[in-house]
Amino acid sequence: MKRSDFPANFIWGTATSAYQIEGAVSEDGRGPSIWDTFSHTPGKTKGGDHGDVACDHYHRYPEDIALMKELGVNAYRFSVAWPRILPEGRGRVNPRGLDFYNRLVDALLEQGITPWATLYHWDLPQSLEDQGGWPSRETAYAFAEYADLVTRHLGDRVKHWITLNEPWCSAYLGYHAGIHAPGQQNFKHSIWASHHLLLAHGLAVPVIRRNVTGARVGITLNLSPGYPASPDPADVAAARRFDGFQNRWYLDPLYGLGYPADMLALYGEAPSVQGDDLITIAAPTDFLGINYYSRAVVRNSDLEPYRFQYVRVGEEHTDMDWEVYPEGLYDLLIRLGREYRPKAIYITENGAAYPDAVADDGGIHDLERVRYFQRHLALCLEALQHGAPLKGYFAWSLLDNFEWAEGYAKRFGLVYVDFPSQRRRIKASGYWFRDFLREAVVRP
Ligand SMILES: N=[N+]=NCCCCNC(=O)[C@@H]1[C@H]2[C@H](O)[C@@H](O)[C@H](O)[C@@H](CO)[C@@H]12
Repeated sequence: MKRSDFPANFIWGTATSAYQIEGAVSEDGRGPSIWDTFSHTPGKTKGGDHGDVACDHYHRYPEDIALMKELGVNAYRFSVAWPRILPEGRGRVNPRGLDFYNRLVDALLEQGITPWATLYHWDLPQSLEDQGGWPSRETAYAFAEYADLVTRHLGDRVKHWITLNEPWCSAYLGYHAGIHAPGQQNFKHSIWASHHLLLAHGLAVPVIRRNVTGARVGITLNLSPGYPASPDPADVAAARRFDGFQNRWYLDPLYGLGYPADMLALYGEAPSVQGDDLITIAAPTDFLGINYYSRAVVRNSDLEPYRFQYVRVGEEHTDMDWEVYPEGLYDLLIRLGREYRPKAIYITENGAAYPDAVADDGGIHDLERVRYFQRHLALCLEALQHGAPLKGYFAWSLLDNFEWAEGYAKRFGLVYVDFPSQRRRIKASGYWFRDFLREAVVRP
């Protein structure tokens, strides 16, 4: 599998997010986010890690853009930190926050790298959480105001916009499982949060189109194909419930089908739908972003409210203990193409954590990660050849960074970061990606 097997206009990028790499959390007027609060709450993150400094990208972005250039990517997916732009979430604008993203975007364009901006990658301004957070409908309106402000300032240069990153994580991990910020464990709040996140997306789409000539707008979902642990009908039904919980709860409303009836019945909890919400949520988009990491294998369970249980399978797992299963990406792409028919699909994140270390020769020989990328890209190509509308791929991540509740212990980067010194070192996987991308360019 070579780069030249893919269409010549295929997008090749790397991805990051603001809270995971920027640091400078109290600099130039940035306000606190729920992840500042959560990561500084004892016991919430491994080793009490937080994003106060992270990769110091706020100051080192020129060096990081030079790394992207060296890797040969033609696009870069980053997120805008809402609390840098609107420190209280709404109202007072922080011009120095906007200035940072102006500098970042200008520096990317100068290097011929297309900026892809995610408006929300989990760093909700704390003051909005204090007023109810995503379980409150007001937060959806605040997001639309934020989207309006950012796209009015960057929309002349940034044409690719992702409204939300993984609303499932924000709603389920943040408000029901409680392992992500804000750390609530309230099923009803997680259902309301999921609705207001989707509503926020739907309200923002027309705003972005109004502000950005030639905008390409989409949303990024973390989707996992669910497989039954056995042919037992109870396990098959459990896999269908998992699919509703993880995938269809978001895909169906986004593609005009409303919330899945089987899940509404299972949950017995209706989202706080009002008026034309479902029409708003189904605003036509230009692409679907998919973050793919692994599949799920499940069996039946009486455990309420989801009534499935994960089953650990497979021979190969990453440092996150996620099964390496590239076939799941193929199955997902083919299904999405057939069942939801998005205009375009971009893999907005795919990658793996491994316990990287600097070898005696100074290199980082992350050959497992090289294999991970090779196998997943091969199946991307196969899905594309079988009709999936796949138009691009962003590797997660450019840099080792703050891996949420796992802190800095889990490394996903193509580039190794020695956090005490902030020294960057391209890993074997980064060099592999660079050579893969160079193939089509230097081809005689
Ligand atoms: N099996 N299993 N999975 C449990 C839940 C997986 C969902 N987590 C993600 O998709 C996050 C996504 C995020 O955008 C990024 O900010 C994170 O750094 C990466 C790596 O973690 C991924």
